[in-house]
Amino acid sequence: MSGLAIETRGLTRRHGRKHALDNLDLALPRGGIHAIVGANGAGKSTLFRILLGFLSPSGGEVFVLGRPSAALTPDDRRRIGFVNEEHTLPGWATVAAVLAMQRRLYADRWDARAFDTVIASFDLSPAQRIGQLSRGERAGFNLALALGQAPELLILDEPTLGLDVVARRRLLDALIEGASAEDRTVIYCSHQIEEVERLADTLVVLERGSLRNFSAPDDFRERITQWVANVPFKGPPPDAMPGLLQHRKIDGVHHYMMLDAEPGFADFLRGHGATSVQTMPVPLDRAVDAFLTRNHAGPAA
Ligand SMILES: Nc1ncnc2c1ncn2[C@@H]1O[C@H](COP(=O)(O)OP(=O)(O)OP(=O)(O)O)[C@@H](O)[C@H]1O
Repeated sequence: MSGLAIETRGLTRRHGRKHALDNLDLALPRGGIHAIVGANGAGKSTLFRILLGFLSPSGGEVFVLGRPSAALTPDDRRRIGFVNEEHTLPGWATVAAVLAMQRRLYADRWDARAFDTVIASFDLSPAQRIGQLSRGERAGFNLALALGQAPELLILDEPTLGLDVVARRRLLDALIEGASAEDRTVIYCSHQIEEVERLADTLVVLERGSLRNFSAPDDFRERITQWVANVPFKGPPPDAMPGLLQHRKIDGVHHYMMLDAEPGFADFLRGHGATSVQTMPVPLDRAVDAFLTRNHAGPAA
């Protein structure tokens, strides 16, 4: 059995001239929580849709739980849970009917405790129709159903969008518990970096369909440092500073956000006239922000 939950080799998906995924090589081990982050349009949902066999690649190979994604059997699919931000349950069906159907489908593995833990945060009545639920209630119900299925692989596309703080915290607790107790693999994409920081064992950063980081979140955070320097005038030219992510001048003081700063960077700044140089770590959300800002689409300068 492959030790990988997911493997892609040279995975490419084009839409016209646009590359949603561009020659992506990704290997996610079994077990643990893997977070995928990236700007809007980076290719996260496209990746998930290909993993689940909803979309075919333009090129490359994809393996899910050791099997090519296009050849997943019905039995393989029962081991995979998926929740997306659209929460696509039939609006006309009642909560009770959907729950009964899910319990029947997964009778051999139904985890009532996981379902009850998540659903307890929401005040749903069995007779309510899905279409009458609030956005957050629908999100919670979907997640509870997916966890009840006790999947070996759980793929979540922005699962906590619309949840209040308490429901969100309870859901994250349930995910962490499921991933450690059940030896489950969770692959999760979110723009909520504080969530990623709490949950993830691995931080995958996608940029324009390509892999830009694969490491523990802390290792990524440590690659990015902030430097505050008193440098007269303009300071060193940006093209002399490889790894420069952001530069701001505040009250005459230069603030540089650097990726993989060279060990001699402080001396480099002093060599350009800096009278004082301070360096400091940055929290994960600022590190991700600085990293993604560099190549983010934006108005022409
Ligand atoms: N059917 C399609 N036709 C044309 N372009 C598409 C189609 N589907 C996706 N794309 C493009 O592919 C790129 C990747 O889209 P995708 O939905 O995977 O991004 P994402 O990382 O999930 O973004 P977000 O964070 O906004 O949800 C985007 O530039 C999008 O415009």
